[in-house]
Order: sequence, then structure tokens, then C-alpha cells
Amino acid sequence: MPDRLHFRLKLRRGPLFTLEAQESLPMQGVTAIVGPSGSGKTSLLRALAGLDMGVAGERRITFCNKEWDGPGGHVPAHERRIGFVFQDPHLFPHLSVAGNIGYGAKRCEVTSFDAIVEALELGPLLDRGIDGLSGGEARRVALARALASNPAVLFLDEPMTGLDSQRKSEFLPYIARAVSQARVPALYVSHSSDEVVTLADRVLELGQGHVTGWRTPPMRLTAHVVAETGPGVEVRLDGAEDDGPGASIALPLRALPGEAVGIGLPVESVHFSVHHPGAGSAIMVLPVTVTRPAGAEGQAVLDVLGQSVRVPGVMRVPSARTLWMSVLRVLPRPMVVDSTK
Ligand SMILES: Nc1ncnc2c1ncn2[C@@H]1O[C@H](COP(=O)(O)OP(=O)(O)OP(=O)(O)O)[C@@H](O)[C@H]1O
Repeated sequence: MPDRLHFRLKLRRGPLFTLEAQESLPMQGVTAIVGPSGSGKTSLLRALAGLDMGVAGERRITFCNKEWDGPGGHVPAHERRIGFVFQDPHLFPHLSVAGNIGYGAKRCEVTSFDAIVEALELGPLLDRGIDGLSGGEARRVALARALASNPAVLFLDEPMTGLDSQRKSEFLPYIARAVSQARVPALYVSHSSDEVVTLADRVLELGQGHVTGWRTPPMRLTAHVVAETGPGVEVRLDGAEDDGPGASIALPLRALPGEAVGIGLPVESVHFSVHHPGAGSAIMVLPVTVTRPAGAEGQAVLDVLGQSVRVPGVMRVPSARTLWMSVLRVLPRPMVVDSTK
């Protein structure tokens, strides 16, 4: 079982808002924290980080069996080994890109500077000043600086704020790569679950200062537009057979034939069977292979027509087993994760 971050908090922010939340988060992979504006996402992250200690209230926080806040005392924020990436990159204007990344590294023993620079493709920028970096480059530098501080956990608070959708979809794979290569767990705050769907292993929802539940991230697949249909487009998964229960889905989206579209299928609409389900109510039936069975965290990895897809651990079946995946219905409709439009 992975280590966990346990917390129980009751903190008053202003006259009208109280963060009252209790949860236990696995410290493995990416945990997205989503919720509407003002629901307390940033307040939660700051409380867990040990910032805002002036706010009166109750705090019990244990990170990987180490008490951060509680009867045993208080670990100051700078000793929690949190790599923080904020909405604003907050880079040091007097330092080069390399200097910014190395700033965190100076305070800790770090051997992975080169690996971080490589994972985030920052090599060509190292000698530059930070003036003139694009929004996406600045975010990569901020992420690299956080990783170089050798963190035990990353806290990402809407790090893509202000980036356009093209830059967002470019930045996401960098986060995914950095998190998996550095093997550091991450809490990722976002307004939009679409934004983190490619990253998150699990999604915690907040509403009005309370945890309202856990949501399973949709299964993400890439498809290509095959036709415009008037109200939208028809998309098809690459490699799907032309006949049989279609591998195509109608999407309410403006896009041109040939364009790639990322779609998220709600897991409630996806079923698996050992035998072909035959013609029925499925709008899509596809053969899939189990690449990695569900582990402790309940995520299995499947090969779906050459795409690697993570799904909750419904299948405790051996590797290499072939199954049939039926998309029975799509609730409320396939979520458009990203597109070039
Ligand atoms: N320093 C403060 N003083 C008074 N009220 C505060 C303070 N910080 C936050 N709040 C209030 O706490 C509530 C939660 O704010 P918070 O920033 O945690 O929400 P959020 O979910 O991160 O919002 P957003 O998505 O807009 O960033 C809001 O009502 C906010 O006005």
C-alpha cells in the first residue's frame, strides 16, 4: 500500500467560509482536487502545506506517518519537503533559467538536475534570463525548480492559469512525465476536471469547504474526425474496424476531418466481458488487452487499439488477456478533453 496523507481540518477563512474536511489521500501518482471557484481548494492546499498558520482552527495532518500538525507539534512549511507550483510561476527575475532551477537544489542534496532539465526539455533555455520566456516555458521552469528541491510531494495550484488551450495541452504531458520520472506524488488543484483528466489517478471534489466525494477520471482515448455531421462531428478511434458496432462517436464539436480529438469516456458507461457481447445496445465494442492488471490502487492499464488507457480495477485478470470493451451509453455525452479548435 502506498503512503498516505491524512488530514482533518476545521479552519475559518473570513466571516462566511469554513474549510471543514477530513480525508486520506494515497501518496502515489496524481490526485486532482477539483471544485467550483471559492470551494476551498487553495485553502486546503495552503493548510496542508503549513502556510496560513495564523488562521485559527483545528489541524491534524499526518504525511507518510510523520505528524505535520497535531498534538505532537507543528512541522514548519519549509521542512515539509513540498514542491509548490503556484498559479503565477514566481520566477526570480535576477536569475537565469538555470539559476532559478538551481535555487531550490542548493538547499537540498540533488542529483537529478540533468534528468529534470531533460524531462522538461529545458536544456536550450538554461542560459537565458527569464524575460521573454513564453507562459508555457515559465511554467516548465517553475515546475523544474519545484522538482529540483527534491520534494516528497508536489503541490500544484492551478499551474496552467492564463495559458491558452493549446499551451495547456502542451504543458500537461510535461507534468505527467516529470511526476512519473521523479516518482513524486502530486496534489493538483484545478477548476476543471477536463484539464487534469490526462494526469489524474483519482479526483477529489470539494464544494463549499467540504469534501463532496471522489470521482473516477474518465477513460481517455484519442480519436480522429472522420466527418462533419451538421450539429457536430463523427470521430473514429484509430485502428478500429470499419464495420461492426461502430468505433465512431458523434461529438458536439466544431472540427475538421482529420483533426485529432481527445475524448473522455465516463467509466460508468464502459463494461468489459470475456466474450463478445454481440449486437446490442452498445454504441461501440472494441477488443482490448490487459497490459497491467489492477494494483494496490485499483488501476489497470489496457491496450485499446494501440492506445494505453488506465481504468479502475474492475478487471482482476492476468496480463495479456484479451477482453471486449463495450461502451453501452455515454453519460451525459463523451467529454471533449481537448481538440485543436
Ligand atoms: N485570506 C482570506 N481572508 C478571508 N477570506 C478568505 C481568505 N482566503 C480565502 N478566503 C475565502 O475562502 C473561500 C475559499 O477560497 P479558496 O481560494 O480556497 O477557494 P478556491 O476553491 O481555491 O477558489 P478558486 O478556484 O477561485 O481559486 C473563499 O470564499 C475566499 O473568499
